[in-house]
Amino acid sequence: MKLIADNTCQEKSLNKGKPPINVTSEIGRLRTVMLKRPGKEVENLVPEYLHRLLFDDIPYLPIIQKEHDFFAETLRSRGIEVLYLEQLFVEALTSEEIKIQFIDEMLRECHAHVNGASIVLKEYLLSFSTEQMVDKIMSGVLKKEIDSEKKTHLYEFMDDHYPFYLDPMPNLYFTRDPAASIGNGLTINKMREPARQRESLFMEYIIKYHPRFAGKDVPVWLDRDYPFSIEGGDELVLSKEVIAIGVSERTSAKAIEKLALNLFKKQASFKKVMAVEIPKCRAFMHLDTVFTMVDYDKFTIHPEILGPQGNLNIYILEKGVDEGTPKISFRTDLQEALKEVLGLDDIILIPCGGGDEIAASREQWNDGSNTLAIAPGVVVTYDRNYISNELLRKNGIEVLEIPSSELSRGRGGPRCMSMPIFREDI
Ligand SMILES: NC(=[NH2+])NCCC[C@H](N)C(=O)O
Repeated sequence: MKLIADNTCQEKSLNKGKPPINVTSEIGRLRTVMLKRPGKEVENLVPEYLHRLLFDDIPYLPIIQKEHDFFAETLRSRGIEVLYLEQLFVEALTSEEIKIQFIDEMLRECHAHVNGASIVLKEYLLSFSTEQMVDKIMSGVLKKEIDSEKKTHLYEFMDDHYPFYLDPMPNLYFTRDPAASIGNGLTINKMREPARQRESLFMEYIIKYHPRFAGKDVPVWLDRDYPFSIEGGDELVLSKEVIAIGVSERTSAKAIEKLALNLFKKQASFKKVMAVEIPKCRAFMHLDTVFTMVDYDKFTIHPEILGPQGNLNIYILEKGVDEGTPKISFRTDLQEALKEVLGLDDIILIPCGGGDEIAASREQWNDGSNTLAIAPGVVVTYDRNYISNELLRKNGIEVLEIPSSELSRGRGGPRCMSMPIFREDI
């Protein structure tokens, strides 16, 4: 595994005394972010399984890595500390016991025991260094990797029938989704799609065992055992009091309500959760594929999420009379609802593709609305979405473009590829 980070992910002395996680907005100056460099998992994508693994095409590994390194360098050049999921995770496996516990748990989630392969696989994984073992689990284990004398079950001999013991995890570079920082805590998510469900296990271990987070009382507002799905692409922290969450193909109303109740109960600063219903389709899989915050009062939006009258279903959840029931009120005008919850006189919605039917649809497909704000009014976007980028600039936004021909094939943009760990408060 090639890691770009120059040192370990121990906290810099700069952060000493501060909580390890702090995200009270979408736009506060970004100080620390977590990425995952695309690795061999991307090369284990084959046409037969693309759909199930949530890809539309196969990225070319050397180029996707180059583009991703450019992304990381862009962030570093603005003084942002870049952590890598894969490195944090290796560092979290601080003892042999934790490593074995992780392998057992991972194999259980892969259903390896169903076919009697868990013993062989455990032995195989333990034969590697921790770093290589993590790399293997992320990139997938092929049946042909295991000695044929060790194979005892019919399916194990059927390499052609299905090539993997453990599926690759090509979506790992979308670090935004398996977990989401909210205030000084986070949600560790129950993900909707089977292809991604194992991803949040890495974050669980990082929070529990990495010296940067372990023993620091980091609140987990909702964990991956909760039975209903939620994904970070739907979780937007608008201010220290308001969160917007997409009710989407991936995020359920039940998980949103549970998260809201937990936040209200645990005295977090959050007072309102705005549930925004978006069409349930692949192109709009998360709220952040159609709506992101770029400045105090400016947002990108894909016009197609609005109904004929520019309307949308928005439910505002607040603390109710008892702990188990929120107070819910209904709105239909996004602009008005945003003004109300953010206490602003005006809100500017910047349409993807300038609102042109073809450009909007094309650029949204390549994540034209999916911006990563690194400070108020400063965003990172894909270069290919030139119409949307131009419009952002016309609206006074500083746009840092990154190359995107391979990164975009996974259907996620700069926001999806980054998990903010620490932002300055605004
Ligand atoms: N936050 C996001 N919009 N993430 C995009 C994730 C894309 C990924 N291929 C998936 O389908 O899950």
